[in-house]
Amino acid sequence: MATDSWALAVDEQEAAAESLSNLHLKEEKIKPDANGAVKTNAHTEKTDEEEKEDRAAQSLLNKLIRSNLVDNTNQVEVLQRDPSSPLYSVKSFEELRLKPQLLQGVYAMGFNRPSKIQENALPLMLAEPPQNLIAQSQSGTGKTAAFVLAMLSQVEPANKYPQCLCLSPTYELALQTGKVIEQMGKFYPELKLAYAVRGNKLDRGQKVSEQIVIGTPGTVLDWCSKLKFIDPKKIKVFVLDEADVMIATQGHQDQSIRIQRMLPRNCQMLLFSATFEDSVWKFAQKVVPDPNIIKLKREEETLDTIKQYYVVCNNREEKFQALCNLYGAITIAQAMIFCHTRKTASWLAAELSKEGHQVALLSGEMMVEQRAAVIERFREGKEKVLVTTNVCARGIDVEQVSVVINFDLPVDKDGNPDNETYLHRIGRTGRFGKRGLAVNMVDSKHSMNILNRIQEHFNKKIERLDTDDLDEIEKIAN
Ligand SMILES: Nc1ncnc2c1ncn2[C@@H]1O[C@H](COP(=O)(O)OP(=O)(O)OP(=O)(O)O)[C@@H](O)[C@H]1O
Repeated sequence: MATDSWALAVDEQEAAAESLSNLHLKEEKIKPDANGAVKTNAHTEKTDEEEKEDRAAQSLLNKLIRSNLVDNTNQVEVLQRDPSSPLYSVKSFEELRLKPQLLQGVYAMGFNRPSKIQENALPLMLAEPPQNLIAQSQSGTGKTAAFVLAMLSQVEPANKYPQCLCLSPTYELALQTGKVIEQMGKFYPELKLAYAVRGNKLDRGQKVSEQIVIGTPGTVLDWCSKLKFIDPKKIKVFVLDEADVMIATQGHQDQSIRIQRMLPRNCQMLLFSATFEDSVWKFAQKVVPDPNIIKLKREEETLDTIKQYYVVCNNREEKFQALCNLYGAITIAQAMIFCHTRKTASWLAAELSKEGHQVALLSGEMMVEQRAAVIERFREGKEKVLVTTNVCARGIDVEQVSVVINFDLPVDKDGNPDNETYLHRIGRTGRFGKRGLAVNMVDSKHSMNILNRIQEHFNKKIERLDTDDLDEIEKIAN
């Protein structure tokens, strides 16, 4: 991107970041407590709605940038409701004895064999009688495809009323799932899909004739109760997708439970989530009686193959200079640089751009589609540096990154070190046995304290690096 357009982007972004930085200034006046912790709730405390939007946007972003399964070698844990029945997993779609049109749909999508989570979830979901299921596995592991197959297997296209009901946290996520249903069900010409989302109006007294309804909890609840567009007693499969995103809003949780209460006892209940914190688990148990449970363990991220350093600077200009020195001394294929605020991120991106670097900026106020396009370009190598804030970059996999720079160290909402995020950021380098490099910029006593606590947490020494010493930098690259 040319410098001019950067300047423009920076202007826009500074304006957007203003409120954030004002709060940030306030926060700087707060003194660390005895443990060195600083309370920074002021700028990070979010309303339910904002939190939901973040999580929903993240989830959508992941869907948009993904064209195939996330690579993983994780273990699957299965807890069966009836432990005496044999544990059954499938290695091929044929073994599931799917209806031919459905098998055709699966192959037309380019799926050759079930993913890890599908191997275990599909036999349970397609069993006779159908089983209830709570399934957790990280995003991109094939959950959506799994429950879409379950819905399509149960539906009777000849019956012109809703038989499968799927709840999504947002309109955009509902559309994404709808697309999968349409693709997978494309060899069922008589199969129709309705979207129960705000703005989709039906006439009073009308009945939905589509066999599958996908929507957001509020509208689905209205359609089932107040407006009576759907007869909930005829639903055979109920899916609650993205439960972790869903519960970020109190309203959605209650609405989902109220919908579930209207369904027949023998309706199959399925719940999916990428994470499984306590709140999700409690909610899952309320919505899915007698569940089978499947969990895909997260891949253990490790810091063993990553060389970690820190550089001491006095301010952001010095941090920038240190970064330039690094670039001057070693060849960096692709780097991700993390900043605490949007304002710093856009400033840094502009500075790097002036130095002639091809820079991409991922920023919070971008539309999800724009963010997906930025990530795609970076993946294709069109830009070599990606500057981002944490909110934007969580959960994004870019495999070819060789260097990660923490322009600002990750802290949680209370100002304590965010070890999980640290591991996650750094874990982007050094994948698949490659050696990665991570450089942390430290510019105050407080950030040194954060760094020390990160070292203690991982019981791993982070070496100091003098970026004015070219020989030293060259050594770390070897
Ligand atoms: N068996 C399979 N073989 C090949 N590709 C698959 C298979 N199952 C799913 N996919 C593809 O992998 C990608 C991720 O699948 P899917 O969207 O179902 O994952 P997910 O776990 O639901 O993710 P999220 O949590 O983001 O919703 C999609 O592009 C999907 O088309």
